[in-house]
Amino acid sequence: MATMKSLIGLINKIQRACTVLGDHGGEGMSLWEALPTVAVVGGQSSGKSSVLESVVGRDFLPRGSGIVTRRPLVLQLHKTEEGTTEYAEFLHAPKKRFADFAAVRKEIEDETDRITGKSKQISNIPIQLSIYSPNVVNLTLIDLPGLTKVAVEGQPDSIVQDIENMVRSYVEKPNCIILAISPANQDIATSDAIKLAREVDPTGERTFGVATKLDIMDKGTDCLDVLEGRSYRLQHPWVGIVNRSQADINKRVDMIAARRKEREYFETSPEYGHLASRMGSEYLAKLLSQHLETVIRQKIPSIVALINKSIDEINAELDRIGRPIAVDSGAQLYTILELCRAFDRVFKEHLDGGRPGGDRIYGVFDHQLPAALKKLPFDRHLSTKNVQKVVSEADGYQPHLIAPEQGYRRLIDGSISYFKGPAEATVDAVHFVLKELVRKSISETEELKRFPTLASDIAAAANEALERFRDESRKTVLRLVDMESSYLTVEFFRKLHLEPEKEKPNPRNAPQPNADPYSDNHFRKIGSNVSAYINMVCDTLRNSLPKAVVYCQVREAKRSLLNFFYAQVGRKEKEKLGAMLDEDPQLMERRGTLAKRLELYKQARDDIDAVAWK
Ligand SMILES: Nc1nc2c(ncn2[C@@H]2O[C@H](COP(=O)(O)OP(=O)(O)OP(=O)(O)O)[C@@H](O)[C@H]2O)c(=O)[nH]1
Repeated sequence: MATMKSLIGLINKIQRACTVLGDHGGEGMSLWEALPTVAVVGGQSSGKSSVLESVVGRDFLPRGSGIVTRRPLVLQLHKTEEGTTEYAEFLHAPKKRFADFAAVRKEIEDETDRITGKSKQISNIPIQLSIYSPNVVNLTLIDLPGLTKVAVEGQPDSIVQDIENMVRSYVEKPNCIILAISPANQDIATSDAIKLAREVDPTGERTFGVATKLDIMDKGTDCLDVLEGRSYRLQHPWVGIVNRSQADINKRVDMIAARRKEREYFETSPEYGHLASRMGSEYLAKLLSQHLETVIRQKIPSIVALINKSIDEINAELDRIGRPIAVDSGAQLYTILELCRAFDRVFKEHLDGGRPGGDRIYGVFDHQLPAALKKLPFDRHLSTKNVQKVVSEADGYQPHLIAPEQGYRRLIDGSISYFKGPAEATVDAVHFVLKELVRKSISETEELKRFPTLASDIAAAANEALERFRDESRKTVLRLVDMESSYLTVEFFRKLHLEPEKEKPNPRNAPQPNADPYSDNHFRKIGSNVSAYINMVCDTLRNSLPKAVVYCQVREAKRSLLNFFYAQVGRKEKEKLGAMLDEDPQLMERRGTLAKRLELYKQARDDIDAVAWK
C-alpha cells in the first residue's frame, strides 16, 4: 500500500507542476482542483500565520498590520530524516535553497509584490513554497488572506468582497479540506471561518475547527463546550492551539520552544489537561496529515480519470493543430517532402478530374482555340485584291508564266503566320489555368495550413516551373507553325492539278475570248487554292497544338512541377530547413503549452501508477 509520505509527496509534485503551467484552478475541472488540499481560513488576526508557523516549527511568514497575506501561499511540507538541515525552496526560484527562514519571509513579501505591486491588492496566483525539515509531517496547506471586515488605508473598498471571493473559490471545492481558525477569546459564533465553512461544507465532513488564543481567554471562561463538541459540532474534533503571543514574537521565542510551551500549557491546564493528547499544533499536524492521506487515497481514481480525460483531449487538440516537427534536419527534410507530396496529390487530382479544374484546359482546346482560328483574317488576306498584290510583288518584273510559285509561297507563309497568335494564346490560356490550379491546390492542402512559409515557397517554385514549361511550350507551338511554312505539302497541290474543275461552268466564270490570264478569276482561283491549303493546315494545327501544349505544360506539370524545388531543398542546410517550417507563432505557442500540459499529465499518471501500486 502506498505510504503517507509517497501519496502526499505525489500530490505535492502534481501541484507544483500545475502551478508551473498556470493551472491553479478556476478554468473548468482543472487538475489542480482535483487535488485534495488543506486551505487555512480565518478572520484577520485569528492566528492563521501562528498556526502555520507552529505546524512548520519555523518563523517564516510575513507579519504586519492590515492585509499581510495577499496571494495564496501553497505550503508543501516534506518530512526529512532526523538531523538533516532544514531548508526551503520556492517554485518561482527553483535553483535557490533558503536555509535562513528570515530570507524566506522576505522572498514571500517580494514575490507577493512582484504580482500585486506595492499596492494592497490581492491576487489568486499562488506562491509555491516547499519546506524540507525533520520537524514537519508530510502535508500541504494553503495560506489564504485573512477574512477581513474593513478596508484599511490603501485598499480598494472591494477588498473585503475580493478576499471572500478568493477564499470561497478555494473552500467551495469538494476536494478542499477546510482548516477553520477561530480565536477562542472571541465568541465562536462570530467566527468568519466557521460561518464560511458551514456555508460551503454544511455537514462539516471536510472542516477541521481550530481554536486559537486559549491562553488569553477572559479569566473564568474556557473553550470546553467547543473542544468537547457540545457546541459548533463538526464531524472532526476541534483542536485547541496556543501560539506565541505578540510579546513572545517580539522576544523572538523560537518555534520549538513555543511548541514545548504549548505542550506544557495543555498538560498542566486544569481545564484542558484531560484533552492534552488531542490538543496542540503537533497533534493538529499529524491529524491533518493522516486525514489528507485518506482523502488522497479516496480521490486517486477520480484524479486518474481526470488525467486520462485531459491526456485524450490534449492529444486530440495536438492532432488537430499538428504535432511538433522534430528539429533534426533529416526529419525536417522528410516533413517538407511529405508536405510537397500532399500538395502534388491535390494538384494532380485537379488535373485528372478528382477535383474541378482540369476540364478548363479541355475548354481551351475545344472552344477557345477553334474560335480564335475561325477569327483569323484569311478572307482579307486572301481577297482577290490582296492575292493580286502579293502575286505581282512576288513576280517582280517577270510575271509568272504558269503558276505563281513565289506568289503562292508568300500567300501561304503570310497566312500561316496568322496561326502564331492563337497558338501562343492557347499556351497562355493553359498556363493561367495551371497557375490557378496551383493556387487552389496550395489552399486546399490541409497539412500546409500550419506552414505559411513553406506554402509560399512551394507556390513560388511551382509557378517558376510553370513559366519554364510555358516558355518551352511557346517555342514548340511556334515551331509547329513554322514547320508548316518550312515545307509545303506537295501532295495537296498534286491533287489540285488532278482534280477536275469543281466549279460548274458558269458563263460568267468561263474564260472569255482574249481574257487576260491574270484576271480576277485567276487570282480568285489562287486565293481559293491557298485558302483550301490553309484550311488543311488549320485542321492539322487544331489537332497538333493541343498535343504540344499538353506535352510541354500539362504533362510536365504532372511529372516534374516541383523537381527543381526538391533539388533546392535537398541542398539547404539545417537552419534554412527550419525556417521553411516556421509556423504561425500563436500556433507554435499553443502547441508548446499543450505539449507541456501533456507532459505534466503523463508524468502525474506515471507517478500515481508508481505510488498507488506500492
Ligand atoms: N497569546 C496568543 N496570541 C496569539 C495566539 N495566536 C495568535 N496570537 C497573536 O495574535 C496576533 C495575530 O496572529 P497571526 O498569526 O498573525 O494572525 P493571522 O490570522 O495570521 O493575521 P493576518 O494573517 O495578519 O490577518 C499576533 O500578535 C499573534 O502573536 C495564541 O494562541 N495566543
